[in-house]
Amino acid sequence: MAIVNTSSLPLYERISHRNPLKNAVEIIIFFLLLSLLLYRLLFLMKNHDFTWVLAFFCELWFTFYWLIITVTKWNPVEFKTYPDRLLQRVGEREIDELPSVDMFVTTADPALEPPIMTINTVISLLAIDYPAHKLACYVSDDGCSPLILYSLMEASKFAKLWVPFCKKYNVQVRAPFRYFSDSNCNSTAARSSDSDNKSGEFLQLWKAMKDEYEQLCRKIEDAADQKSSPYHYSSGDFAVFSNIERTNHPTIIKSIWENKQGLSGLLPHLIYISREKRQEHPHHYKAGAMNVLTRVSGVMTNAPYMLNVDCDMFGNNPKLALLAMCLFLNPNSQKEVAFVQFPQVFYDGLKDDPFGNQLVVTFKHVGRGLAGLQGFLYGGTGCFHRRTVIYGACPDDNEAPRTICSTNINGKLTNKELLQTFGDSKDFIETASDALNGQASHSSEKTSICESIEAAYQVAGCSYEYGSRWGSKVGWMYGSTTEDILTGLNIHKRGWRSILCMPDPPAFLGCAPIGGPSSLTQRKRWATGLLEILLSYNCPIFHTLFANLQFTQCCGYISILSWGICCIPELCYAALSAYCLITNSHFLPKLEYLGANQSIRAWWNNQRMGRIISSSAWVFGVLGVVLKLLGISETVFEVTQKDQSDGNDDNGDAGRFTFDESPVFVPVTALLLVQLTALAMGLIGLRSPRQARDGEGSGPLEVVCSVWLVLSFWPFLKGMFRKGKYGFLKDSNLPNMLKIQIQIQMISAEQVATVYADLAKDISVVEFNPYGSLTFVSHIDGHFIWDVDSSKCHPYCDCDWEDDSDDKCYSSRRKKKKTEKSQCKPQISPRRPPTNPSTPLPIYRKALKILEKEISARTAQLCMMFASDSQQYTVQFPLLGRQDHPDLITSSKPYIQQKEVMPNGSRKSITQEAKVLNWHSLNSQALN
Ligand SMILES: O=c1ccn([C@@H]2O[C@H](COP(=O)(O)OP(=O)(O)O[C@H]3O[C@H](CO)[C@@H](O)[C@H](O)[C@H]3O)[C@@H](O)[C@H]2O)c(=O)[nH]1
Ligand SMILES: [Mn+2]
Repeated sequence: MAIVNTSSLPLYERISHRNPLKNAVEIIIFFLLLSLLLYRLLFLMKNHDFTWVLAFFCELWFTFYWLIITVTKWNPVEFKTYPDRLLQRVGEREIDELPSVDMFVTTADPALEPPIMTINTVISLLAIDYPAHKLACYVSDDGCSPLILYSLMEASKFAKLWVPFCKKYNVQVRAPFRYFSDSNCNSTAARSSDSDNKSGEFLQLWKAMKDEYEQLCRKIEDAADQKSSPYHYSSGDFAVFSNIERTNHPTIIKSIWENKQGLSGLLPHLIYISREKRQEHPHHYKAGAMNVLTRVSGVMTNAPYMLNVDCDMFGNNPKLALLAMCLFLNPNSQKEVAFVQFPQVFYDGLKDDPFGNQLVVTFKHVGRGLAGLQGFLYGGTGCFHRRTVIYGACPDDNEAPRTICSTNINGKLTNKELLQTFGDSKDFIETASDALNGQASHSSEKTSICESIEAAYQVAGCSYEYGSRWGSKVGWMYGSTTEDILTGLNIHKRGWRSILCMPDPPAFLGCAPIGGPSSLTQRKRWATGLLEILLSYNCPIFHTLFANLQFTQCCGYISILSWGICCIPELCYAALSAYCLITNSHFLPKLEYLGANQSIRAWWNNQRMGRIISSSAWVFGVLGVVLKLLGISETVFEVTQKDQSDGNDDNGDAGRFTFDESPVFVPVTALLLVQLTALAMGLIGLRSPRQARDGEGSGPLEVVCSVWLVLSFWPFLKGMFRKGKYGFLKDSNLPNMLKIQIQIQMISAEQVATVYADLAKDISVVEFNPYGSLTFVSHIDGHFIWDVDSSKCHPYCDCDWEDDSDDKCYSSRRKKKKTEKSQCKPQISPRRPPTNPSTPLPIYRKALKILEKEISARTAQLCMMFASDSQQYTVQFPLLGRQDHPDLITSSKPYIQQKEVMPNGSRKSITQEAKVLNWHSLNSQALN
């Protein structure tokens, strides 16, 4: 084509998004997957466990599937187009050089596909930025609905106003329903009124257009209501619709508008087609409709390019045809590019894609990956095809005819061959061989639509395809409910390439099914259609072996064609975990820690220490060696301090992290502060502008890493608020943290007190001690200890439990009981001393029941907290005495007793008052 050579600038650029780092990671993942499979095999050699065999086959499939997708995505590519360069080349005078395009819209059911949607699609196509006399729009109506015809007739009247309006004001969204929808009108109005002098006139016209469109909608709504039908079957255009059934009717073709003068400023041709349908003839759904459209357009306008759009996708970017032409009209593309596919993008998509049908990521990653191979798959809508390719031509027909194509379809076919291939229409064969010879018409002036109507009726008949190669070698392929993939595969197998064009704004916008059922129905149809292809002689593997489908492209096809098959391994794998849980078996390897009879907590502690050690001790280790190598200092053997444990060190102190002034703690603390700062900055949005070279900011995974580190460094974080050896703060009275905790505990102690208020008659003293027991006194029965761990009650004894653990005290007390009775006597002699400590006295049984329920958890918490501190704190609660025993009331306020071990081994006791909310009122309540 002349225009191609006039300028040196390319019309499009192929941008590779290949990322070697990502590829390297994928290779690693591949080896990990292989090692998992190997692990299974090795296990299976020893043990022929059924679950493991099943798991092996499922994982084999997952690995295979992962592999073919990874191969497909290996080298992503994007195509950037320059429509302005194309327009520059074409220039005003040479505008006739642009090839003509036949646009097809399919609709099948006026109830499921509202006519207003179809006409919006049609109107948006009629209004694209392309010379109108190079366009023709064919609408196929498989529903054979007079309503669609009527709507189209009305739409064409509206379009005569709308198209000039759009072109004059360079409206961006040319589907009127979208343009006038609330979300759009303001912005478009504002954008178009940039030219101030025009704004008044624009607004006036805008209002007029809106009125017109609303009228159009109303007319169609009224027409849909059959009682007030505006068309009469008895006469005129609609007479043919009288007494017809949807599945049994002759062909109906109406030329709604013909651009007779062939002027670039008028509307493109608009033709309505409802192909013949008879019950005994298969109509092949959309593929059948597309083939009729191909033939009818062949005899009428025979444009070298064909655009096909579903009725639910409107043209959203007025430059869409120019974009496609950029890709077709490059010198290389002439030989290679069979079709240009625009991605399916959906308008008003629900937030966060609840039905997973917006396919954004699929198009971005798998789409670009395929684009780097033979090209993206044909998606059935939003696609420009070369007519010759649809007619079965091969990419190198011009140079070496009859080499690859099994069909051998090119301009050199004999008349007989043409008849056998394309069917029995002289007119069509003529136009087809014109097209194959590269003489497809460049404008519509040659033939008039009306003159070719008779031929059109012939090729739209339902028996026309018998004895021809429509659906098997030429046109849209039959035999799958996903005719688009099958047709595209048939094109790729001949060695053609295709291009995925992803402009901004998107070329087409469609509506995705909303709701579960329609979404799943669509997926079911796709899975069926794709599997039909995979399991037929059209399987891409054969095309790679015996035709020109590239191996990597074949992987891409298989990954999509086997969507349905994935259900088998997925269902099996989904059943495995449940099966194993129920039968108490396993199909996954035991985690190392659990395998070694260690707890999950042990795993966490070890991983946490791993992080801490590597950012503290190892840093200094490396530093020491570096200093030694540099000859600055010598390494020293630091003797590990032996922390003496008395064997029953059960008070929780053992697990606590202790600190000192050593610099070894500095790096972790610094790292922790940095992480905290980063997280805080992320939280309050104080981050710097995007840094990475690919222009992407930080994501949730970075946050996860930071949080993970903060959790690992948790002891340090706690240490920052603690005093003494458990923290970085200077030791003083009570640590703040502890104060807070005590207050919290006190509040729960109020509840204890409430319980006691009920029991006040019998029990007077409650005392928590740091070894996990609760002491209380009854003036009836004496002084008893309730042991939280064993939930048992036993008499309180005199022995010094502060020096020893409770258990030890208890056992030693029992021992002592036999030997030195005087060492272990109840503080207050009980009236009924329990003979067997495990059978509590009735009153304590009652108290215990309530206590266990009410406070066991809290008591445990309290004791744990205290026991985990080297210093001992004892919280004393005031005695809740009765009026008849006033001597038992020793204090009205709770206090904390802090016992500290002095360097010389002696103990110092500090007593502090504890603040308690409402303690007094509670106390007095209890007393009353
Ligand atoms: O007998 C039929 C059936 C359907 N159609 C048309 O085919 C198009 C697609 O049908 P739709 O129900 O919208 O299917 P989707 O699942 O949304 O379509 C996707 O998947 C199909 C293949 O399964 C492709 O053909 C479509 O282009 C692609 O958008 C619509 O315009 C229909 O009017 C017909 O013309 N005749
Ligand atoms: Mn659809």
